[in-house]
Amino acid sequence: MNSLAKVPCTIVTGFLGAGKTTLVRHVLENADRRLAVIVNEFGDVGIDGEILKGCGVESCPEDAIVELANGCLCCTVADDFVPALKGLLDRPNPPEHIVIETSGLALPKPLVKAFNWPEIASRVTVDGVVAVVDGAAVAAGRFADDPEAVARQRAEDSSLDHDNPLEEVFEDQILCADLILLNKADLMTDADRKSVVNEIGKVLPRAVALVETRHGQVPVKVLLGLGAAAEADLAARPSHHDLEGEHDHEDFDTFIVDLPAYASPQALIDRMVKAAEEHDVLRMKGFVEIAGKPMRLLVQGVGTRIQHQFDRRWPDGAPRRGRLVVIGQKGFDQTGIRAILLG
Ligand SMILES: Nc1nc2c(ncn2[C@@H]2O[C@H](COP(=O)(O)OP(=O)(O)OP(=O)(O)O)[C@@H](O)[C@H]2O)c(=O)[nH]1
Repeated sequence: MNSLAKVPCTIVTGFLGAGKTTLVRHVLENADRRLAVIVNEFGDVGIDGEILKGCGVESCPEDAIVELANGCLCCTVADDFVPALKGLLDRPNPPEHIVIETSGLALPKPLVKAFNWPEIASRVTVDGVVAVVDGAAVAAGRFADDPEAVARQRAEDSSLDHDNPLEEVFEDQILCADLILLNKADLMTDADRKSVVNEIGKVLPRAVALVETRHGQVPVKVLLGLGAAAEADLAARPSHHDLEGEHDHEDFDTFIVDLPAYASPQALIDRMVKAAEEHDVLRMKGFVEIAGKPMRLLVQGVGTRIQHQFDRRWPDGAPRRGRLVVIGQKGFDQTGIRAILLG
């Protein structure tokens, strides 16, 4: 590559649990160039970074993954993101392509804007913004406002677009995209598919390529090399937050539960399902000890759908610390959720 050429960066956006980490892992496993990943998450526990480091792919050394667990990328651009990017570019053997996985609650546009900062503007470009959509969740109406509630609210205050912060984040992510991955295709019926494509079409003011995926399985050459230079094309990417400036995630809450060892994976999963059924939980993920097992159990929930797998041995000599990050709508009942998980 020409040493003066800008390093292309792909921003992966998408709501909590849409499949971003799954996609990034797939890219790491199949990349044909030297990649680095910057990963950021809401919840400050570094689960996604751990999952990616656990991929064990030879072409993916652990130092290719940089974790920014300090809040949300879109709000901490100057303090965290720009220095992290410079750190990667200044390495003796810098990456040929950088993938940035944003937190599920982040808005991509402030991050795209950051590429115009003088410190990095001549060195990097946004090759493309890829929005991962949880097709099953959209089909189930999780991001849709209740039309009657919106009508009532509009009658009271015409400046309000939505009463649903989920929808706002979701739409901002779609509006910024160069490529949309309609993920979790395995969980969608044909009717779901039609309604989701229609839903996305209503939001988007311009034509954007849409590809259906299962577990983020898309050829890497489709994903990398879009050549969008999105930082020079901000006007085409409207945001609900263009007028308000920063958003501060005040619509969402997160907390961490320290978990004891459980007798079996099912013992924990039953509790997680109950917590998700009874409370406004959007996402749960963490590592847990199962009695008598040398490996840690990775558990992840999107709503009531919980997946688990033994992913790695616990580190030697360190305490086996089971922890679960729980993310939900503002004001959800943390005490109630803890009681279910620990009861
Ligand atoms: N059935 C199904 N499950 C999927 C698919 N893609 C991802 N998942 C599962 O969905 C859950 C969330 O996937 P992640 O890749 O962690 O999602 P994410 O967008 O990185 O989540 P956050 O970082 O928490 O926002 C995991 O349990 C995945 O295994 C898919 O295509 N089909």
